[in-house]
Amino acid sequence: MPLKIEPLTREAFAPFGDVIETEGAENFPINNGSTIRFHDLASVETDLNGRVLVNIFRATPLDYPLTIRLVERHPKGSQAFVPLNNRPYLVLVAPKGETVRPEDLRAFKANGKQGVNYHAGVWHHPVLALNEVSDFLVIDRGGEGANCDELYFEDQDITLTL
Ligand SMILES: NC(=O)N[C@@H](O)C(=O)O
Ligand code: NI
Repeated sequence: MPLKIEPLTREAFAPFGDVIETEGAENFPINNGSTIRFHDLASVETDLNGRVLVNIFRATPLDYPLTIRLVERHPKGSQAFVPLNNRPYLVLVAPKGETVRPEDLRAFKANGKQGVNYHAGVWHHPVLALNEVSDFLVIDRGGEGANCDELYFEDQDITLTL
């Protein structure tokens, strides 16, 4: 089953989390007018036993057409990816829940100026860089306890084609 790749927009991504971009964001001048603050772009979530981590992921592109074998979720916290090289990348998500059907999957192409923030429990494929090794600032939850559930698609022909 080939997945349709949609352009990433705040509205289309709303069931899965936040799009971190200046386009359409609330903003106001600060620092005596020398800076514009694009305000409150994403909801960073963590449980009481966790803390927020700031990381950099250096992602190597996978080979396409890509067969999708799994999605994962982080039940204890959100996870945000912000591209640092201004390069496009892919995002594959499915709604919260205990199961994921292939028809539940949504694929998006993010431009290099858009980050995403998966809300806690939202299923997603591990980061999908395109074309070149790409760095992402990643904000997620650290702390005690397992925080990465994986769900495998057995014998399902789910593919991402560029
Ligand atoms: N495992 C890990 O930290 N990375 C994944 O969560 C991911 O979404 O890429
Ligand atoms: Ni993740």
